Amino acid sequence: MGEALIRGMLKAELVTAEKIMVAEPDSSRQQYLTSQYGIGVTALPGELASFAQVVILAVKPQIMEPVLQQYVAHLDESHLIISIAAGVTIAAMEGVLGDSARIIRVMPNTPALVLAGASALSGNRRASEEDMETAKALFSAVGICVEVAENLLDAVTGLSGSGPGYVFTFIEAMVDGGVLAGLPRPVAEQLVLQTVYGSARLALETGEPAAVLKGRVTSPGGTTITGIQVLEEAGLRGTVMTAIEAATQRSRDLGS
Ligand SMILES: NC(=O)C1=CN([C@@H]2O[C@H](COP(=O)(O)OP(=O)(O)OC[C@H]3O[C@@H](n4cnc5c(N)ncnc54)[C@H](OP(=O)(O)O)[C@@H]3O)[C@@H](O)[C@H]2O)C=CC1
Ligand SMILES: O=C(O)[C@@H]1CCC=N1
Repeated sequence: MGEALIRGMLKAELVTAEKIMVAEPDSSRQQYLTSQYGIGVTALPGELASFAQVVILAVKPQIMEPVLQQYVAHLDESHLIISIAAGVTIAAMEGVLGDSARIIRVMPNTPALVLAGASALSGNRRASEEDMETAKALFSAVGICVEVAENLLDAVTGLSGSGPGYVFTFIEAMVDGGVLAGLPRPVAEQLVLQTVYGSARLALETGEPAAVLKGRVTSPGGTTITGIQVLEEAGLRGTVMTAIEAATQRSRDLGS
């Protein structure tokens, strides 16, 4: 996800490559990042902290605490700390960095890579209005960005953070359905991707509720309502809701 943000921010021309430095312990990954993006790389927390005004933490939640311990001696109130880690609370980060740290949590998603991300953020009391605007500008450059209370970030993670995973699973299933109905897989893939993209655009650009837009597809006694009946009888809605609640709970568990 960290690399998606780098690519998105460069694509959005929000920052130039020389303004970005990545902390990457692996030398082969360092070479890749430098050659691919022309950005700075280092394995040294002190070098990164001296370079950066905004530090984006994008390691897995399971290792966030030891990674923060590597940086605690090098970070101070001059740094804005932004974490995209699922479940890792501001209090947990303040526990390592101290309660004078300026901390903002952001939950983005991978469509940030193509400047179509959905992010939500929440800051601690030390994060100034300017800090919040900085974080909003960073993540608005790669999609939409909304502010929520921190206790809602687990729900954001379960919904839109993980959401692309649900959508890609549905896309896979639709493509297989097209193949089952006799379409060549490449044709089915092309049709499904455009249908999902087009449907999302139709909803976004008309602002009409999904139920209304669905109503325009379901001809009486037609094919669509026949297919939807199968989905409803299989409990699609309840299953999707349960999946999002389970992912939300996993986010809470990662932070506990
Ligand atoms: N994937 C997604 O869709 C989203 C992920 N996130 C969050 O983003 C974070 C990263 O997730 P994801 O990208 O999936 O995980 P990845 O494992 O793909 O990325 C994490 C990266 O951090 C590197 N890393 C490990 N230790 C250090 C260190 N000490 N210093 C610098 N880099 C280090 C890892 O290197 P190595 O591989 O060598 O260990 C790896 O490249 C997580 O906190 C996740 O919750 C948030 C929103 C969406
Ligand atoms: O699956 C995960 O834990 C990460 C956080 C949200 C999306 N991917």
